[in-house]
Amino acid sequence: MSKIRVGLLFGGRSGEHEVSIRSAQAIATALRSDQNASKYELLPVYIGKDGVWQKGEIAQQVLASGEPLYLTDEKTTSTDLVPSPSLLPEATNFEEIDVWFPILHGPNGEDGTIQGLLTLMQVPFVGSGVLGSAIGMDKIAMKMIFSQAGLSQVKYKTVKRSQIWSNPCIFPKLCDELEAELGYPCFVKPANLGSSVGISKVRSRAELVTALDNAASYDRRIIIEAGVEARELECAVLGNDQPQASVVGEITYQSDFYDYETKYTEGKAAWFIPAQVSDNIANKIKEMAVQAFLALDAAGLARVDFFYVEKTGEVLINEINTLPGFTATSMYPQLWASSGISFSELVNQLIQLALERQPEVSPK
Ligand SMILES: Nc1ncnc2c1ncn2[C@@H]1O[C@H](COP(=O)(O)OP(=O)(O)OP(=O)(O)O)[C@@H](O)[C@H]1O
Ligand SMILES: C[C@@H](N)C(=O)O
Ligand SMILES: [Mg+2]
Ligand SMILES: [Mg+2]
Repeated sequence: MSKIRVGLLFGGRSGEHEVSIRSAQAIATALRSDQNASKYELLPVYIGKDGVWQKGEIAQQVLASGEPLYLTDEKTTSTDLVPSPSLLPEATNFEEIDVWFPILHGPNGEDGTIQGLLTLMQVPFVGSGVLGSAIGMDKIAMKMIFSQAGLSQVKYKTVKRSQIWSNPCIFPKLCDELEAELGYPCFVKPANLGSSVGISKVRSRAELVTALDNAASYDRRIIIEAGVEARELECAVLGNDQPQASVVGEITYQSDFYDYETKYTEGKAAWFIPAQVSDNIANKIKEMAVQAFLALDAAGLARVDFFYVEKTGEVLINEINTLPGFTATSMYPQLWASSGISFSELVNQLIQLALERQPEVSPK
């Protein structure tokens, strides 16, 4: 029997490019190990920070080294679009791949763009489709859907880049409103990013001004949330129309918040799986995680992040990540390992879920 050819798509035009390379390395190892090696053939495809797709030796080299490849001018790493008719040149022959495994984090990959391309190409792929990916990526749209689904969350306000950059008269008024409605500390976030890139915890007007300017450099949509003092709990979801929730895990750290450095520097954060919470809280989180997944019409996988305010007993949903970090030590695979599914079996199940999934809309 011939092997299933898996196109592992990684890198991407995103502030989470480096994280994607690390996730792809772990998935590549899983595809080459255990029973997966006899079932799947790995075809890595790397998307550089310039947006150009590379397969073959170049993609293998990035996977092996773990280092991004700079083929063109570094200024193309900015979020400005660089029109190019040849982003997918001879690099990708879609017919040579049976199923795609996009492990791109952040914009231009986790946000429905790649999912739209693959849908148009009529090829199966791991993870959510256009709708779930786009809503899951945009924290403003996500919160509106969560609210509609009756899921409790922190108070928030939204702002556009243009309100910050091109309207100096309105800006102080905007800050007054944010302070009055959300208070300090609050969190300023680009709406479409992950790994805490562009996020600031702010405690004063001066910090608020700097944080808004910083977030606006990443995204034209910005969200500002009231800060909560809470335990951070996460739950993994796996499946298509009947998704299952994993055990719940907890993250602890010494830093001010769970920022990029804390996330990706060994020893800076500690995880407890399963989290030491009552069955009641764990069950509530599992239920809310599945509800969030279904509300977005997510598919395949997602990790849902929560705040547990112990003194009031409140559970607040923070966000859903439709392509969560996937290194061997990432929370998503670890939650499943503790729930009885090994890393390599998890990769196998995700590919099978992609192959089983029906096309979103069928022509009559
Ligand atoms: N409203 C809030 N109150 C308290 N802490 C917060 C709040 N929002 C964010 N944080 C802190 O910032 C971290 C990152 O926030 P969030 O999960 O929204 O960002 P992200 O970039 O999408 O992260 P991920 O890597 O999980 O995709 C949280 O884990 C938490 O430590
Ligand atoms: C990759 C990062 N956005 C995560 O959710 O783990
Ligand atoms: Mg996120
Ligand atoms: Mg998060």
